[in-house]
Amino acid sequence: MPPDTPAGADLSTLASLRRLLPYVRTALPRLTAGLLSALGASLAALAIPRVLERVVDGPLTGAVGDHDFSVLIWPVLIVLALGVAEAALILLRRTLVMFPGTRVESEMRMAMFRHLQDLQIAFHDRWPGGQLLSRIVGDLGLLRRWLVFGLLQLVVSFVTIIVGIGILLTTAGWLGLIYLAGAVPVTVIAFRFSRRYRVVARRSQDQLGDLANSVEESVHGIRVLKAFGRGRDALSSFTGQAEQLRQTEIQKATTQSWMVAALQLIPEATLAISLVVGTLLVVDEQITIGALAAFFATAAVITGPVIELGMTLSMTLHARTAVDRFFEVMDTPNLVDDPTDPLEPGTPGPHGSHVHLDDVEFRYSDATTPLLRHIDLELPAGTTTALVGLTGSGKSTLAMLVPRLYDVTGGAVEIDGVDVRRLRRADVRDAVAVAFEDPTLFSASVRENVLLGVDDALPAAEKEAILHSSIDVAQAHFVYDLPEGVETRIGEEGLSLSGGQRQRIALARAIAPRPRVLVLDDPLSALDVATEEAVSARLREVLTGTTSLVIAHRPSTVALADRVAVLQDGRITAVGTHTDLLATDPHYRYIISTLEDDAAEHGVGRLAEDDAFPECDPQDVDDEARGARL
Ligand SMILES: Nc1ncnc2c1ncn2[C@@H]1O[C@H](COP(=O)(O)OP(=O)(O)OP(=O)(O)O)[C@@H](O)[C@H]1O
Repeated sequence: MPPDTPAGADLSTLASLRRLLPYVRTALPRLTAGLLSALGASLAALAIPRVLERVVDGPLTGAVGDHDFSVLIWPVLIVLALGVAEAALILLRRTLVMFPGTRVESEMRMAMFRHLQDLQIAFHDRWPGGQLLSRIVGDLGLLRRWLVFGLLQLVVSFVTIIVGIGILLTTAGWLGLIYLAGAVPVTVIAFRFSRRYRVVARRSQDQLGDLANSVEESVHGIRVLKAFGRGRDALSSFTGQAEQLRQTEIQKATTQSWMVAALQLIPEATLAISLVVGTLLVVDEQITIGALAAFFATAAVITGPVIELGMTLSMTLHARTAVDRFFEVMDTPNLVDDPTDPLEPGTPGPHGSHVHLDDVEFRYSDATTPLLRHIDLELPAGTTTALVGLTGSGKSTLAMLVPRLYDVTGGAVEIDGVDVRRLRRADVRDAVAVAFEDPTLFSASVRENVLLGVDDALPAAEKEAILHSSIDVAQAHFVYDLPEGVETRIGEEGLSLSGGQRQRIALARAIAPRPRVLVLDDPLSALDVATEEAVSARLREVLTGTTSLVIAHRPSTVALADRVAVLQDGRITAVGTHTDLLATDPHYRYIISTLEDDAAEHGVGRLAEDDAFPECDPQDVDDEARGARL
């Protein structure tokens, strides 16, 4: 189920659907023209019984007596013309509404995708992918069908019924009243149906989203499921969800069939009563035979829309649910937005950008206590700082505060003296690049993946040079051996590549824009020692002038840094060189020993004794240690 309460739950169906107006506005002229065509077709259909009445009461009676059927030519031609007009108007309606419907759907889809891209990570933490997928694909498709068919059909049905009943009342008096009396139970049933149906429709759309989520999760985690032989469990949980959805669909169909049955039965029952009363009225000469024939012909025209009312009403309620589900996402405010009065980025010093975490506090929205408290951390310009801490201590969270993937809940993160919340997001993006341990690569060529953060406007030759030098630094030369070299499309999330290969492409992507600040969240964890050493050596060369924060899970990753910051119990408890901290900080010694045990267990990344850092006073880091030895 989606994590938030439905935004439109308190609105009436009309008020809910009215929220579509901004998206539908450009399509309104064609939709209105389509509606007018549909109304024209419906009025043409209603006019035919009027001609019939005149024919029966006038020329037909005379023609039968005189055996002169020529008088029928005109009425026949008129009926024919009305029939042709009705067919032409229906065709015109379809042509008119086809294109605006698809345009509205695609504009809404783009708006939602843009908003999803814009929304803070905290939103994506809470919302399952399948729910978003079902909204952006299923719900919007449903809305398009309603706009081009359901909405017009609903209006046309109402108008046809109202005009038709008006005609019945004027042509057949009492008979019209009998037909009108049938409208009372129809209205009551429709009202009760809509209340019940809306709840079930909402449930079914949400369950469909959950089902999409299960498919997404199990396809995404297919290797784990297969490796652990858990396919059956996944299947049984999926079957449970599918069964739940089936039950809801049955409930929906049952509710709908009762409604359709009632809508079918009531008008036909009133017609049966009307036949008896109508015959008596003709015998009594209160109405003519022509009026009785016209009554039944008109009632036949109205009965279609009355029966269809059930379908169009349920379609409308589905559309309303789709609108609510669309706006639940669109109404979610972007909490990591551009400031209203942005500041210009600060000026980097001669050695690069200086980052300062000033008394930072961070609490996840669903947590009761802050994960990080009173974090004071300087990342001197051009230096590399390794962040170490026990698992779950909040290293990744802290790293995500620098590129503003999350906003601090207290204190500030400053780049060159400016709070990142006062900068435009584009400026933060230009300044900071990130590589994660679990790299996401997109279904695109290696080139496109690596150049993702590089300014498109750069000359092609410059982009080419950046591409190859980034591949070189990240030791991702294997891409040249792929079937089409850097043009090779790598599969969804780079599944066709090994973990280490994906990490190297992600690292190349992070360094390609030559960011002033680089955040590396254990980006070399899947590499073997030799490759890690080669990558580290090349990184040392290019990282001069870049201020880096590296989260280290392996002792060898610590080797990348000028200095180390220790995160313990939500605070930075020590900052210094590896050697200093080993000598002075028991918690650091403990962390390193656990990392080394881990590394020994996996046979990778152990920090050799002589790999220890040179003596280095943290105060001197800015001047001395920058790029000196990593
Ligand atoms: N989106 C989230 N919402 C709520 N809590 C979260 C969220 N992400 C992480 N946490 C919690 O915050 C804590 C710190 O997580 P984080 O990933 O920052 O730790 P870490 O030090 O990087 O861990 P590791 O070394 O295992 O990668 C964990 O207890 C985790 O459960």
